[in-house]
This record gives sequence, C-alpha cells and structure tokens, in this order.
Amino acid sequence: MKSYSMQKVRSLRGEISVPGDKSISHRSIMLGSIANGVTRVTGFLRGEDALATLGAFRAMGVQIDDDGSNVTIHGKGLRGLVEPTDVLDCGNSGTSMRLLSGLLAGQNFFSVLTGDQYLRNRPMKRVVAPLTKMGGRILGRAGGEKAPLAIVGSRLTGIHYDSPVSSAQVKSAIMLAGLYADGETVVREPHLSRDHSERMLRHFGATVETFDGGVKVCGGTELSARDIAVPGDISSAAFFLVAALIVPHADLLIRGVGVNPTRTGIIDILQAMGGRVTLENLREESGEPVADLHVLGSCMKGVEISGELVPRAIDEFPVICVAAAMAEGKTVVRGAEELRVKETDRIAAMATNLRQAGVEVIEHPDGMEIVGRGALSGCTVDSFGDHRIAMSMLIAGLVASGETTVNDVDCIATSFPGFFDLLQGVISR
Ligand SMILES: O=C(O)C1=C[C@@H](OP(=O)(O)O)[C@@H](O)[C@H](O)C1
Ligand SMILES: C=C(OP(=O)(O)O)C(=O)O
Repeated sequence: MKSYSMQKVRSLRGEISVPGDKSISHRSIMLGSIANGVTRVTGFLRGEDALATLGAFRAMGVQIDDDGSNVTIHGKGLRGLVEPTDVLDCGNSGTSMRLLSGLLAGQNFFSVLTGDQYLRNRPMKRVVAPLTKMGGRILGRAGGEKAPLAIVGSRLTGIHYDSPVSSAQVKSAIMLAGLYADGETVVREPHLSRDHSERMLRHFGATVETFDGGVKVCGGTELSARDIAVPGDISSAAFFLVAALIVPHADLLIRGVGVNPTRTGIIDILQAMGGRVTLENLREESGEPVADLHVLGSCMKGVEISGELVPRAIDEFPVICVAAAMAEGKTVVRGAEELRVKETDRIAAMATNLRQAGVEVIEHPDGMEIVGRGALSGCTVDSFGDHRIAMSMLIAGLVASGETTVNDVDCIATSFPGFFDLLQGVISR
C-alpha cells in the first residue's frame, strides 16, 4: 500500500481543469448502452469507478471504444443487452452497483454484482427493497442487504415509492428499472438529490417529469443516442477549492466545472464561510450547467450545515471538514448520517484524522462539530481505503506544520486519476 507525504506550501496559483464528472460518466455508459445508435462521450472520467461500469456493459455485449480522447458506445437498444458469462465486478463503486441493480432487474437474463471489501459492506436493501416491490428478484448476503447480489431478470411493474433517504443512487436505480416496467414509476425523496439521471434521460429523449419532491418515468420508451460532453467534476474541484481558500494569498482558476444546482452545496457552504469563490463564464453543455470557478485565499468562519444542503454537498464533507478546521469558530454538520455508509464511515474517519492534526471534533450519529483553530499539525493518518478521505488529508497537509503522511492512497485512482500531478503543478514551497 502506497503512502504520500505532503509538506506545508508557501503558495498556490494557476489555472487547471479537473477530470470529468464521475456521476455523469457512469450514466453516459449506462444510457448510451441501452439507447439506439452511437453515443460519443467527451471528457469521460477514466477513474476506476467509471471504468468498472464501462467493463460491465462490455461484458453484456456492448461495443465501447476508447481512443484516449472519445469514448464511443454502440448502443443496443432497451432490450439488446446479453447475459454476462461471469460476475460483474463493480470494484469500489456504489454508483455502479446500485444503478446496475435497477437496470438489471428488468432484463431477461441472470446476473451477479460484486465489489471490493468496502463495497461488499455497504447497504443494498435501499435498492433491493423497492426493486422487489416492482417485481424484481434479487438475492444478496445478509438477507439482501449486502453484495454479492444475484439478480434474476423479471417482468417489472411501475411503483410509487417514497424513498426514506435523499439518494440519487436509490432514485436512479428505481428510474432505470422504471424504463423496463409496465406503467409509470414515481420516486419521491425528502430533499432533492443530484438529478443527472433525470437530465440525461431527457437528453436521450425519454419522457421524464419532475415535480416538487419527486420524478416520474414511463416504461417501454426507447432512448435515442446523443453525444455527451462530460463537465469537470465539482467533487474533484472541491479539493482544489478548499486548497486555494486555506493557503494564504492563493489564486486559482478551475475551468469547465459542472455546476448543476443539485451539486453546488460546496460552493454555497464555502461562500457562507466567507470563502471567495466566484462563478465565471456560465454556460450549458449536454443539458448540464458548466462554469469556471475562480477562488482566492480567504479568512473563513464556522457555519451550520443541515437540511437540503446535505445531499447537495454529500461527497464534499471530508474536505469541508478541512475548511472548517482552518476556519475561525465552530462548524456544525447535522442530518448527514448518510456519511456513515460511504466507502468508509466518513464522520468517524475525519474525526479520527483531524484529531491527529490537533483539532477538537465532537461526533454525533448524524454529523459532527469541528472547532476551527486556523492551524493544523502535521501527522500520519490512514485513508481508510476511501479516496475522499485520502485527498482531504493531503489538502490539510498543504497548511499543516511539518509533514502530513497519508497511508493507503491508491484509492484516489477510483475518482481522481492525476490528482498528485495536478496538485504539484499549482503549489510552490
Ligand atoms: O448517483 C450518483 O452518481 C452518486 C450519488 C451519491 O450517493 P447516494 O445516492 O448514496 O447519496 C454520491 O455519494 C455518489 O458519489 C454518486
Ligand atoms: C460515495 C462515493 O461514490 P460511490 O457511492 O459511487 O462509491 C464517492 O465518490 O464519494
């Protein structure tokens, strides 16, 4: 297992672009594969998670070419996938496993989904239960809670489902199953989660109706291939946003970042903390808003985060914790119990690691309190096998005294290939 050590930096400046959005990359392969015609994807994220999705569709008979620039998907239509001859390995990717569960539940073949030690420990009943209500037949370990999941493709019927969690993976799994179901499928959620599936389905010509609190899809409609330009991932940009805010006098421009309002909680939170982040050159590509983000070193203060902001910033909490530790005053996060069921328990992991860096952290079942002290001490910490914990602690290392070592950093490749080079390119010591 590789470790990486970071020393305190003197400054951070430059112009960068971050790799493509992970959520949109997964969905481009899924919808491109079941559409009629050829879908060309630019900006596809070649991280392990999205590549796991790509591998799964190749294993179901879809021709997907990658010339290093464009990914070209030769769509097979709604009913064109074929039974895979082996289990489908989703690696570390919850998005692959949960969305695939929905898509596979309505096929006319058998399939098995598995993943790495972290993914096999994450909750799957949240998709298995509603898919079973639709007529899906899915078995898994621990009574269907854990992968491997064995899926016997079945005839599905649309349902009206009130999801207890604000989760785009749950919502998307049910919507994808809904494409194969008789009648209409409606999903409601407590707060709006990312809506990339809704947007991309519409881009591919599906009838998708969104209303306050939910979404409706109708089964049986064929999709038409459409080209997709994947914007930069705001969840990857988040590490650079926080880096530039906490390094004194930093000045950074991040070009071409997806700024879908269901994903911009990080910007709202950092601005509320006093962070100088501005959106420039706002435009739209493939049905998704995109902008350049300009960020300047800032003095920040603690804030309270809860409610609808939580799903809008769900993957950014580890690095928000670093911003909070460098701010003045207390930051309180509540209503974020979902953080406990990500690649690792992100509340426990960040509490443990920030305490190592000298920060006072109080844990709650659904969140945490971080007492900002505007300074961090160098330390040695673990990634807990979680890419976002690894990158967050390396960002902390930019401003910590002495040296910060993060153990087990290979996981960064799941979402952010090129992270180290990009960071090295903007810092100076
Ligand atoms: O649908 C998606 O692409 C994702 C949804 C979120 O998960 P949940 O739906 O579990 O909140 C997020 O954490 C994950 O990184 C990607
Ligand atoms: C939670 C994440 O992804 P997934 O659920 O797809 O593993 C993430 O990327 O932070």
